[in-house]
Amino acid sequence: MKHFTQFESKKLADSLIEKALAYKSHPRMEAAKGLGKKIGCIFLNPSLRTRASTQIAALNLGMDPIVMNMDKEGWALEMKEGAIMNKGTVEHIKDAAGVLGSYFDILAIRAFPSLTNKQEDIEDFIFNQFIKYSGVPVISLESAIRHPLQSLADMVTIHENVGQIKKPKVVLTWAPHIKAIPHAVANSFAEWAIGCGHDLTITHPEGYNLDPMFTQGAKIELDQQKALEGADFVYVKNWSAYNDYGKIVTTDNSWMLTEKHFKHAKKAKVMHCLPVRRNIEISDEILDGTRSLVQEQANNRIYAAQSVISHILG
Ligand SMILES: NCCC[C@H](NC(=O)CCC(=O)O)C(=O)O
Ligand SMILES: NC(=O)OP(=O)(O)O
Repeated sequence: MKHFTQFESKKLADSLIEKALAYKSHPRMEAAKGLGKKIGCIFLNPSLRTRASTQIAALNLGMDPIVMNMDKEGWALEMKEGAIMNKGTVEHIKDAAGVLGSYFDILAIRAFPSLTNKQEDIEDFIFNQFIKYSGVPVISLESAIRHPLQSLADMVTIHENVGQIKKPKVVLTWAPHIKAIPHAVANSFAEWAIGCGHDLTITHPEGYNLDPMFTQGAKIELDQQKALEGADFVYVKNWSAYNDYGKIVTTDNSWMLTEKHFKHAKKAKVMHCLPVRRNIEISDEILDGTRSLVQEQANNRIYAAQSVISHILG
């Protein structure tokens, strides 16, 4: 693994999960591994968890993290090859990424989708420009189509909570939202849950199917109540339409997860990557109750990132 951008294999996922759990028990057990090395965390979009947990992970390994909020503090980047730069953009991605590559041993990038240019988003164009021009290992901090550090933390969280269940029933359910939201978290969760061998059901209202590239191997059930029957883990997430790209095609508030939804899944645990819109996506009673794993997931982000950085350090 040179870059960390997506699920690669069950073998690699298992070893990353195992290492994450080891770091969780002993966060400073390899406190000198990254001494003298620098990781640049480049944000083109807001973040709380990814921003903090990735820095803590690097510090636990002795690395120096430097965070740049390029969307707010950097020069406006030009992405188009051959552009005549006589408008708002100041610096070409190939110049900026080349410089960053010369400053850092590892780059970590957050670049959300436009949700308007489908082709560019599904090619993960901006994220891949950093890979192309920086020349150093790149870690995804959430790209247009994937959020692998989140998914790794989610797999760690399932591993810790699965108990004796051999093949847990995992349900990824769409939830309402007030605005158009990316597909990255849902795509990645599906990719990792299937890759790790879980029994995945995806449920969403008509019109919200995800890119089939990520859902092959999952059951698709448009009746949310049926999908939730017998669930061990319920992962809640909003996403905008993929076919009618980036649009909100319906807002059915009955999809908000409440205690009523668990009649036939009494023991199910609830997951969400955060930030969550309370009482829009999930009710307070669920988030503040014993089903919720959201704080554990967020905590595991540190050790997922530490495991990945450590793997790239070699
Ligand atoms: N990194 C975790 C999720 C980031 C993003 N959420 C958001 O944009 C929420 C925005 C809001 O609630 O206004 C998403 O779902 O992909
Ligand atoms: N879950 C997650 O990635 O959170 P942030 O967007 O706050 O980093």
